[in-house]
Amino acid sequence: MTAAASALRLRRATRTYRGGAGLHGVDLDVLPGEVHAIVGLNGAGKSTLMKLATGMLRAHKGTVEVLGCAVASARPSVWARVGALVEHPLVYGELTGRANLELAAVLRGAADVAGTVDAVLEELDLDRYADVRARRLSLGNRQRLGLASALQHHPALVVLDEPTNALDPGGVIALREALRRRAAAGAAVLVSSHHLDEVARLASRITVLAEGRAVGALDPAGVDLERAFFAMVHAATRDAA
Ligand SMILES: Nc1ncnc2c1ncn2[C@@H]1O[C@H](COP(=O)(O)OP(=O)(O)OP(=O)(O)O)[C@@H](O)[C@H]1O
Repeated sequence: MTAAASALRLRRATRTYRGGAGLHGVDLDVLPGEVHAIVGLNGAGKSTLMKLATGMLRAHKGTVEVLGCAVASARPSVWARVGALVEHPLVYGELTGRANLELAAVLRGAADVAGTVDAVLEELDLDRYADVRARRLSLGNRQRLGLASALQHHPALVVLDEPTNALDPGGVIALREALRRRAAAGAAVLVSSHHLDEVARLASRITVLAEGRAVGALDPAGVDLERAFFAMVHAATRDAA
């Protein structure tokens, strides 16, 4: 695998917090056309990895490259080709869902703002709420809005931290289909999740994180993923003790 092939590339990426927790020496690639899922228990380091991938945090050691550029020096034109939802959706509460999406589309230089927004509203089944102010939306619909903003410009790299958390089953299906379409069109998709079943349906590659380290891979088509997951996590925790 060449470096240029990865839309997201981490090498020995390390970010530690006071007390020593964080992410320790993680190597990771996300290739165009794949959905790569990160799974791990609470506190395993998933969000820290997502923040490194989106420039919200800087690595203390190692490297993080997005679309071939070091994260620290990536220009706005690079970030315009990334779509991310990490932590809270960046949504203006006083604006309607549609206005929020129009703003995001303009910032990313969309040629057809109205068409872009209409398409994603339909894709994520948000049409009914398009003209409601964002602060009045339910938690799940606000999350759909954040996802719509992350996906509407068909980014080359998608980074979503626990994207199904607040979604109802319809939202989970709509998101899964949207991500499959993006990957089929050549996007590189990174998602984190606690839900092994959901990840198995969506991902082409699954990396297990435990205590800030990448400790192995699960086969999305494998049987009894839960057992394999816990075996991997327990072995890593025992080895570290
Ligand atoms: N700002 C911080 N200061 C100190 N420690 C932190 C900070 N942020 C995260 N940590 C610690 O770093 C470790 C990894 O946290 P992180 O949020 O990346 O895990 P996670 O896998 O996303 O967890 P969850 O599934 O609960 O969201 C945890 O032990 C956490 O307590």
